[in-house]
Amino acid sequence: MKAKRLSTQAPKPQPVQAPKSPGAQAPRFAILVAGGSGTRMGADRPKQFLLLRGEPVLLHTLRRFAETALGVQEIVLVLPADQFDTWQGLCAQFGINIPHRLVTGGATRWASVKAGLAALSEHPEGLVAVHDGVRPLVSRQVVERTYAAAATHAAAAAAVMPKDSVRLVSQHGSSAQNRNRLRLMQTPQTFEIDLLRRAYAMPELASFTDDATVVDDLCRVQLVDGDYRNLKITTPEDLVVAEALLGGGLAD
Ligand SMILES: Nc1ccn([C@@H]2O[C@H](COP(=O)(O)OP(=O)(O)OP(=O)(O)O)[C@@H](O)[C@H]2O)c(=O)n1
Ligand SMILES: C[C@](O)(CO)[C@H](O)COP(=O)(O)O
Repeated sequence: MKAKRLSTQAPKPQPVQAPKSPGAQAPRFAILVAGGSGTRMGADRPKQFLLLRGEPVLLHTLRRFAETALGVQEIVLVLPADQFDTWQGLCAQFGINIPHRLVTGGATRWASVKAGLAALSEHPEGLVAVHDGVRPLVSRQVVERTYAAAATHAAAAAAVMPKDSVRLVSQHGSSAQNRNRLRLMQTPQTFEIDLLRRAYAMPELASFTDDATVVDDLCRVQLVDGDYRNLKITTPEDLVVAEALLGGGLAD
């Protein structure tokens, strides 16, 4: 049997891998996307400006996010190009003094997020939460969960389980699905900023419906518990539900 040669040389020093930052100190940023036109709402103005308990939906979202996202350094607010005056008028009318940077959105949510991200180009690192401007009932717990999970996993998104039975329809009919294996995606969806930049540097695909789908090819997205109250104002009945949740003190 061939004897194993023992090396008399000292082992070559290996480069020390810096432990992955737990992210507790990572700077936090937020992009609130409100660049849509609200076609499904069918109102006389984009739904982010409709009143909810007497105040614009977007003001609720901005205030909640500023209050709940502990230590957020900068909030970027993405608006349609023709709605800057509207928003500035609302800021004056409602005395909005939460610091935020305004950015012009694009034709799709993807383009609006990309524009928001470009406004944070001076920040090489940190965590960025992307949140729909029309999810005004997001809670501190959900926001914190996504930042905390992104600090550990680089990519995190809020999600809830479907409450209804789910079927997949096809030309042959429909088949029942195991809803335990399905999740309904919410926002915030929170990422290491460099990862999100790399994801949004790639071309837009028709299959992109949220930020998780944009990041999927680069990194596994960690799902965290969202909240059924974190609804997206999409159609008229959503406003009624949001009013009720706020009025009933159920939206804290
Ligand atoms: N070009 C777009 C489209 C959407 N959004 C934002 O993405 C979020 C989720 O989109 P959605 O609910 O679909 O909003 P709208 O596009 O406004 O609604 P609709 O699809 O009914 O027209 C909203 O806060 C919306 O303002 C955006 O910033 N830019
Ligand atoms: C990002 C989102 O809110 C997650 O549920 C959702 O995908 C937005 O989709 P929409 O088609 O713009 O309503």
